Amino acid sequence: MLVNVPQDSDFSIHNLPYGIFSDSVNTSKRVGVAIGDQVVDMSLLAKSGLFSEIQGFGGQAVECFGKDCLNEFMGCDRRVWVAVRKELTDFLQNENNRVRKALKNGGSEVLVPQSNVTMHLPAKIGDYTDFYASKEHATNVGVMFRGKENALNPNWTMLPVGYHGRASSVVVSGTPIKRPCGQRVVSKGGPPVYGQCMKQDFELEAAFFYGGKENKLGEAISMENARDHIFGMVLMNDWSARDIQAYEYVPLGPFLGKNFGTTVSPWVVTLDALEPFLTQLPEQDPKPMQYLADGAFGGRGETYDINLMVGLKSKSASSYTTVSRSNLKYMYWSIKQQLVHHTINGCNMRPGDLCGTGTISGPNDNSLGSMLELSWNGTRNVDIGNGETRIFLEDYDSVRLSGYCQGDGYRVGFGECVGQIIPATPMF
Ligand SMILES: O=C(O)/C=C/C(=O)CC(=O)CC(=O)O
Ligand SMILES: [Ca+2]
Ligand SMILES: [Mg+2]
Repeated sequence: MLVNVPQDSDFSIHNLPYGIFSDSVNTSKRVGVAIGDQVVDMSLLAKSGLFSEIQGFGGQAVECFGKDCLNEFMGCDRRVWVAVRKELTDFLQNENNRVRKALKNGGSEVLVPQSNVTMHLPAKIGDYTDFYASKEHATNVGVMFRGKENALNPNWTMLPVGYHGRASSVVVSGTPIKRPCGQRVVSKGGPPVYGQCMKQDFELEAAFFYGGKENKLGEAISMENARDHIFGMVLMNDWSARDIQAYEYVPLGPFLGKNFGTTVSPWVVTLDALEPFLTQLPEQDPKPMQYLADGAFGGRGETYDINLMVGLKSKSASSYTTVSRSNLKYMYWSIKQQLVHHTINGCNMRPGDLCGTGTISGPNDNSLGSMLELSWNGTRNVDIGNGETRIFLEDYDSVRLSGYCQGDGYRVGFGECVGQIIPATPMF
């Protein structure tokens, strides 16, 4: 192996996630792949001719991996993603690889230490959608916002409920998030007043990037083809202002309580890397309509076994304290079902479009994906270590999402999705 990878590294040879990076020597943004504690500069590898023999891609590889976003590569056929992965794996593993042998320093010249790079948003996100696919989360929020009787709407088990989010405010891990201001009710039943959010929250989510050819406006994507149209996944924090959200959401759903910032992790883990971690979906009752039915796992449908963690750190703390452990496999609706449903009316998707899974809450008190649920809308304290507790986030609190699939002696991980809350700047 060109790079030594410890067993607990997120970035094993089985992973090879894509991102956009720059460094102090070469400040232009370009495509990289994470391996151990290094980044493979894909633009240099393309120039060395590693991908030149891939049919339908060789001619554009240099340009594609020199881009400041992954959209062009995401827009390639899945066949190309598989071929590139195969060439890269051979380059890293095989010291007799023709390109590696031709390089002066045995290939090490295409590596940049991760500690020296700046990561950027992986794609130019044209559109961003967020789903609401965890039954536990939807029930919990429903109980708190609408009462026990009306917690889950009847439509919830018939289709993956979602809303259109705001693409312009999706930012990469590490970007500070300013506490928003807006209208919220401070005394029950009273009028709304303007001011800074008093119920600042995070949401533990994963998200997928659309890939492959754009479906034409008016043409649905079938369950059979869904796999070929998901390039890969990231972790996502859908920062939420619960007081602003609770007042504004009737009847059209989330708006300013959500669109002030959404953080994604920089490394896009491909579905090919996640393949060994496929597992069956929880039972869906009632059976979904035919267009949403996924034949995998004897008709149960498929999802991925991805361990997820949320860490919190206050301004004075020196390390993160884990406040939640969840798993993508708890989600009721799969990402394939989300994509298929998104296009059933003919809505066209474009490479680089981002779809959040919705908050990933699990079945117990330690697997809840938001402060709203962990503190039960401010009625119980959450221990965040360092002798401190929280009900919602305070200024300078940092939130770190992390996640990985555990293989036999290796990991396929996502790295981190981090953000710190900075103080609001009220207008008056
Ligand atoms: O009104 C509600 O029930 C709540 C809506 C949301 O919080 C939307 C959302 O972000 C869904 C999710 O992340 O699961
Ligand atoms: Ca959300
Ligand atoms: Mg958001």
